[in-house]
Amino acid sequence: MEAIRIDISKTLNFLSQSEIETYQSSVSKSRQALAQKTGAGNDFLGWLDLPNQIDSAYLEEIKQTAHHLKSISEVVVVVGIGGSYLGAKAVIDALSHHFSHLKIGGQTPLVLYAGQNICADYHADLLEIVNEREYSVVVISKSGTTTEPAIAFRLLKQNLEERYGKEGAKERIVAITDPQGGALRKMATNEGYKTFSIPPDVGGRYSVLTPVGLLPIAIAGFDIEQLVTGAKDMKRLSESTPTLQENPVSLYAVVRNILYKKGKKTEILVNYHPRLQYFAEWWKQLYGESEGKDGKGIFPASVNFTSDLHSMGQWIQDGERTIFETILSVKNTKKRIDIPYDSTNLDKMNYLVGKSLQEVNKQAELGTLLAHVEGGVPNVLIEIPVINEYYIGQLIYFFEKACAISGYILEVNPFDQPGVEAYKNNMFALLGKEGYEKLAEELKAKL
Ligand SMILES: O=P(O)(O)OC[C@H]1O[C@](O)(CO)[C@@H](O)[C@@H]1O
Repeated sequence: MEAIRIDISKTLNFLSQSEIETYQSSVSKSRQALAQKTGAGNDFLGWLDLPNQIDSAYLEEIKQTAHHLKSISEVVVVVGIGGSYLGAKAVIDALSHHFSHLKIGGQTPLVLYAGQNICADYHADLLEIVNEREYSVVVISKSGTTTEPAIAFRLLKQNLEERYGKEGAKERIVAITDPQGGALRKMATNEGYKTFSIPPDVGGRYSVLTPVGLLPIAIAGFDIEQLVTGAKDMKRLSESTPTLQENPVSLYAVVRNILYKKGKKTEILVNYHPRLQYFAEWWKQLYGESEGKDGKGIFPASVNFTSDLHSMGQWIQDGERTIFETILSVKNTKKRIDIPYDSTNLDKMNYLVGKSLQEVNKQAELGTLLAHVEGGVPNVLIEIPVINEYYIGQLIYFFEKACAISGYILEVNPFDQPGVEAYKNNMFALLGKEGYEKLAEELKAKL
């Protein structure tokens, strides 16, 4: 099997190979701190060994549960926010038929999401849709007290119980949560739900290779064994290649840090395939929550090309020169479609006759790359041969490990997220939660 490929040649107008070399010792130290668990956040390194720890019996248990939910559901609602749903959605979207929700006899059950926002219309529409179908719920929350998913689960639990009775609802709810503590664990034990555990040493944004990601992905009908195999192979590659230049994981971590130091404060993850849109959303949480702290950190952004070339293209080509791009490039698509001949040729597209759409998309990618580099935007290329479970598994581990190394180079703790609490505290105070009275007064005065 091929490995994903990184090409940094289109950053070399902006940095030099010798600059990269100066990071050798910093990378070695970071890698050592991860392997020996001596760095910041070392109690959250469980994700490092996950690909090797997941055995076939565990995967089988996940598949059995997926099979059960599939057999009784047309829709499965995954309730969670942040790391509790982005990994699953990233992988499911990347692998699914683009119009699976409309495909006759297509993929069932359909996986929908709740609790990733607090929008009344979204949740009312969701309840309307699930009430027209047989459905189940997978509720994912490490803490069990995150406001958004807790509210959504409350709504769905009550709805399931009204519809199927308490016993029937129990058969349709799976909880993925902390092995011992937390509100959701307590509720699951009280109610007798089937549960899976999130290892305590794996944070939300690093949890896609736990049941948090694996169960929804299996429910959607994808091969979780291949996903884990891809991650395992990337783990091996990242550990067995000590040379910075030959280790794609270390190289990516270093190049983005050098660019950041040179004033490239925003990294834009670029894709040319709509199914990768949510992969970028997963990547944004991973890098944003891991590095954006202590007044530091690259701002992770994303664009979907060629669509966004007609909206964001102008800014990227000509705007403030504080950005670099990382292209998530795909060598081959699964399906081929060719440009047809048209006798009128009014649109002047006959010069493309016989070319495949992927060929046209590829040339758009290359043309854009050259134009953007020319315009002062360094480009890193990360290429996978094709979008499938195996390569998505490689990409997941690639980005996770690179994020950890990159965070250590930046001298932040890549495994905590203290800043997320600020909005929660204000929200609790404004909503009148007990214990937040003083803060509520202060906030109201400000408002
Ligand atoms: O699983 P929980 O506890 O509901 O948390 C959800 C998300 O909130 C965070 O704790 C903060 O955004 C993430 O790390 C996590 O993915």
